[in-house]
Amino acid sequence: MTTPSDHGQDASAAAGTGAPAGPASLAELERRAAARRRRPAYGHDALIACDRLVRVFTADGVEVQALQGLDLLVAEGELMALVGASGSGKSTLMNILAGLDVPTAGAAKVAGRDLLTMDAGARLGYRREVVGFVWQQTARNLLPYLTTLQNVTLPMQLSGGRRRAARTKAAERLLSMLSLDHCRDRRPHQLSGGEQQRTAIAVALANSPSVLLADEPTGELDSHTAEQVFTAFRTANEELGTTIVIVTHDQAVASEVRRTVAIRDGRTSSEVLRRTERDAATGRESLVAREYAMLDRTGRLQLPAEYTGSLGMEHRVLLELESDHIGVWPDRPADEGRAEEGSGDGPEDEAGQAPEPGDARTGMPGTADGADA
Ligand SMILES: Nc1ncnc2c1ncn2[C@@H]1O[C@H](COP(=O)(O)OP(=O)(O)OP(=O)(O)O)[C@@H](O)[C@H]1O
Repeated sequence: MTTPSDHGQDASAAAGTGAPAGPASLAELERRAAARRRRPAYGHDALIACDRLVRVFTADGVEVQALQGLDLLVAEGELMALVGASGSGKSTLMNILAGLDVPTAGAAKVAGRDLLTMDAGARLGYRREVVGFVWQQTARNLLPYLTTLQNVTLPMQLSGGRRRAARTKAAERLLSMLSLDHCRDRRPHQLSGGEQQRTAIAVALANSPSVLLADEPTGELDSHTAEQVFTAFRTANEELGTTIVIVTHDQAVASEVRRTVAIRDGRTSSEVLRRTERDAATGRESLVAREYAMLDRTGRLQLPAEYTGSLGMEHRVLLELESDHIGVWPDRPADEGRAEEGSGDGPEDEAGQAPEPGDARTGMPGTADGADA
C-alpha cells in the first residue's frame, strides 16, 4: 500500500505500469509508440463521439466557457438522457450535435461526420439527413399552417428523392407507428400538447436520421402526457433503431433510460447505468441503478459537491493508491490528521475502521438513482 507521502516519487509505479524508473531504451520507446499507434482512436466505434469539446462564448467582452473539455460517447442504437443544472452546458452541446453551432476546440463526430470541418453545404445535408431534433417549444417543431401529414412530408420533400405517393406512404407509416393516424389532417392548433410533440418526433424521423436529439421535449407537459411522448421515443428507438439523446429535467424520463449522463460546469461529471438483475435464489428480476463518476482522458475526475462539501475538501486532496481503489482524503496537516485518525499506515474513521468501498471518503460513488448534479 502506498501512503500519501509516497506520491510523486515514482510516477510509473504509481500509475501501476510496473516499469522500472530511469530513462527507457530506444527500443522500449519504439515499442510504446507502436503500441500507441495500434490503439484504436477514441470513440472509433461510437455513433456520437465528443472529445474534449470546448465552446467559449464572448458577450460584452466577457468570456463564458459553456463547454470545458466535454467527453461523451454514444453507441449506435442507444436511448440515453442528459441531465444537469441550468447553465451546465446541455443546450450548447445539443446545438453543436444538431449542427447549428460550431465548437471552439476539441473534436465532435456524429455518424462519421466531422462537426468542426463541415462546410455550409455539408452542414445543411447533415441537418436534413443525419440528425433530427425535437425542441421543447412546439412552435419551433411544427409549421402552424400545415397539417400533421404535410408537416411530416415537408422534410422529405426538401431533401428530394422520393415521389409524392412514396412520401405520403412513408409519413403515414410514421404516424401509425406513433399512434397519430387520427391527427393526419389536423393543424397543430387542433392537436393536444402531447400530440404536437409526437408529431414533432414524426417530423424529426421523416428522413430516417441516424440520431434523434431532443431538448426538454416533455418540459411543457403534464406527467401522463410526458409518459406518452417518452413512449413515442422508445418506439422510434426500438422499431427503427434510431439513436436517441434526450436532454431532460424530468426525473421520470431520466430514470426510464438505461444510461443517464450528468453534465456539470461544461463537462460530463457522472453517469447512472441501469440494468436488470435476476436474483439467483428467487429468480425475481429488479432494475439496479449504479452511479459512476466520470474519469476523463487526462485523468480528471469531478467529485460530487455533496461529498467534497461534507468533508470540507477544497483546492487539493490527498490520494492513496490501494490494490483495488484509490482513496481521496481531505488535505489536513499531517499531525492533525494522524492525531485524529490514530496510528496505522492509512486513514481510519473514528472507530479505527478502514473505510469501505461506497464510503464517501473513498471517492467511490455508491448506488444511487438520479444524477442531476
Ligand atoms: N450565445 C451565448 N452567448 C453567451 N453565453 C452563452 C450563450 N449560450 C449559452 N451561454 C452560456 O453558456 C452556459 C451554458 O449555457 P447552456 O444554455 O448550454 O446551459 P443549459 O445547461 O442548457 O441550461 P438550461 O437548462 O437553463 O437550458 C451558460 O453560462 C450560458 O449563460
